[in-house]
Amino acid sequence: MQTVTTIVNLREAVDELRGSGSVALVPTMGALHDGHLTLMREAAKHADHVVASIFVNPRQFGPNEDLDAYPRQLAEDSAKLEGEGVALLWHPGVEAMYPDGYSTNISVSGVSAGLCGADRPGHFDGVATVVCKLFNQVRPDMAFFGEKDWQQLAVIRRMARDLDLSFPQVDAIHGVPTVREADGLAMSSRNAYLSPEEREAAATLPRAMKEAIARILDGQEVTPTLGMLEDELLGAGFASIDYTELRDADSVALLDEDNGNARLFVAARIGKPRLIDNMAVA
Ligand SMILES: Nc1ncnc2c1ncn2[C@@H]1O[C@H](COP(=O)(O)OP(=O)(O)OP(=O)(O)O)[C@@H](O)[C@H]1O
Ligand SMILES: CC(C)(CO)[C@@H](O)C(=O)[O-]
Ligand code: BAL
Repeated sequence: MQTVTTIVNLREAVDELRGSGSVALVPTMGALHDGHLTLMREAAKHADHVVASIFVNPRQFGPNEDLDAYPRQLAEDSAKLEGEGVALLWHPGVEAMYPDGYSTNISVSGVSAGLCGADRPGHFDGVATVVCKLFNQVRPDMAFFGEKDWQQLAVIRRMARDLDLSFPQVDAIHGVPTVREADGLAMSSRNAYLSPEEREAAATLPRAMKEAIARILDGQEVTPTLGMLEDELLGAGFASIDYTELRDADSVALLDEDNGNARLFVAARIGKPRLIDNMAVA
């Protein structure tokens, strides 16, 4: 695997790959786990060459968030990517991504409102901006993102449509189902912040979400069911709930009852991290 840190070297390396087949991009912020590696494997099923990026993007972190503490472990990550047969790692520094005088922002309205957009003002502007740059830098044939960050995926798809970002196929932005630990907790780099007790309690999140979904499918009213879900999380040791909401899976618009295409979205804090999860109401 080749690692490049400048745009010039990236262009050269990608052009060479493109000469012998299709290219898939898998953007990440590093601290790679099996969720990320599943994205690499899915990408390899669809494309001849996989390009991964690792960039801890300052523009998507709020002023009181964990930008400085975010785990950075390039050597371990590189070994994992090598093991998956990734052809190229794009690992720019902040100055390569946002050189002096950088002034452009991409803001996607609608799907960015509510959920994580409400709790993390400016977060999705930062995500849309860096992903648009990554698309322009690598010019991949397709790209892969995790459904764990469902709203992020919706924002990226909206941006790609709105800005006519050219991909050879309309469905070139692939979503990959959430990869979970044995007890159901969605894998996330931030799970590393949990103490052993918090980690055990964190497994209540997917379990309680499944119970809430079963009640909704059983015909119970949504609002009291979500209230019970919140009580269960607080009872298990979660410190606070940012949201528990039912939304349309495609538009991410708020729903007050199951419409047949609903997803349950939850964000809650336990210990240092804020955990997110989402599941189909099906
Ligand atoms: N458990 C998972 N299953 C599937 N995809 C995932 C999972 N966790 C992360 N991803 C995807 O990997 C890509 C890179 O995510 P990122 O580097 O932010 O990892 P993360 O584990 O989500 O980290 P964080 O703790 O910051 O949320 C994103 O497309 C994200 O949706
Ligand atoms: C898509 C992404 C790599 C953009 O920085 C990030 O938001 C992430 O890791 O999900
Ligand atoms: N996985 C989404 C990146 C973030 O939380 O900033």
